Amino acid sequence: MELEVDIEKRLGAFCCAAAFTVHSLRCGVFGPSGSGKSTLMNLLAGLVVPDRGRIRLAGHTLYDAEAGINLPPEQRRIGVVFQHARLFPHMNVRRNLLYGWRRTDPGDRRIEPEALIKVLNLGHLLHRGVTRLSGGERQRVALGRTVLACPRLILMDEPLTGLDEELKYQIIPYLQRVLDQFAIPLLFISHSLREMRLMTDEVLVFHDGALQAQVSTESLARSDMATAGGGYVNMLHLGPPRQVGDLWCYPWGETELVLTEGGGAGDKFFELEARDIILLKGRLAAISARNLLTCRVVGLFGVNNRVGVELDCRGNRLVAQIVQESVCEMGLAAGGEVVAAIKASSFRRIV
Ligand SMILES: Nc1ncnc2c1ncn2[C@@H]1O[C@H](COP(=O)(O)OP(=O)(O)OP(=O)(O)O)[C@@H](O)[C@H]1O
Repeated sequence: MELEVDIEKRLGAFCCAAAFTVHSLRCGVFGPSGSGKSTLMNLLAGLVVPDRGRIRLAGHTLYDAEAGINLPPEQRRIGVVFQHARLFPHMNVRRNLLYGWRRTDPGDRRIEPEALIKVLNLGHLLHRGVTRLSGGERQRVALGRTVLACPRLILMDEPLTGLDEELKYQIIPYLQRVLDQFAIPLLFISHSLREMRLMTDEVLVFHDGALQAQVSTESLARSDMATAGGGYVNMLHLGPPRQVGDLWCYPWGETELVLTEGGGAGDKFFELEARDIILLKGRLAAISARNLLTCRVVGLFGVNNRVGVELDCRGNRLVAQIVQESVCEMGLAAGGEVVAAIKASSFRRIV
């Protein structure tokens, strides 16, 4: 996306001021409650008028105080997905989905309804009334309706908050597939670091109405985990596994990971705590850990009084967390080679 923002808005005692440019396709807006995330979204969507500044999206000026430009929400081509799916109750799934598409200029219709319906797995529900859908199905319809209006940008304001944990992580793969397949830029608001890591590459960090930092999601995760008690957590996106006895082998770049958890169709997301990775130099005669990965040390960084060791495992990244004493004893430094030993049971499935 190409989103250029330089705006200011005062709401009572609160002032939201932000100047930034976003190039990445998936950007997050992160910050504590009351930091101005929703205000920013309302300003971008045209629901609240800034006091000054300008907003440009994909080369189009949406707002420019000096030039007297202020496009109304319906002309901004920004789709908004809210926390609760706001569907038209008197229309069935198909009519809800096609609502925005029918109102979109035929020249701007980049997405075929049939392709999207397939990605969202809604084909069997098209004729059903939306009052007879589950929470997850309603969210998929709401997402589909927004996408079919072919927006230049989708804003999601805490779209997963309020869903139970299981439902939340069922929806994430659909969101990712839709955004990837149709290359739609996303601005994703959340105060969950885990959701940020699943959904974004870059993050705008807000505090007290002001933009505090614009950083990669990975560096946000590292700085957050450096101060939190638990330490660094690796997040792995793994493809369909094959079963070998009681264990499951997942392709992982040029190699495989062996896990105790498996089954079911589709891709899965797992968390692996960095402190559960043991680093070795040289081979042992035997070890119970099922994963022995030869890695190159990319770098070292501080995590909560421990050392994060960033590893390159044949093109895949992992972070192990060890104590400083081990770093010295093993002579760990960037460029060195180590073996990472991981138990098959150390991976925790989240999606
Ligand atoms: N119309 C308004 N008039 C006065 N103050 C407002 C108005 N709208 C929002 N605020 C204040 O602006 C601040 C930012 O609110 P906003 O909803 O943008 O925060 P947020 O980061 O989205 O919070 P949350 O994570 O809780 O949704 C809050 O202190 C809020 O009370």
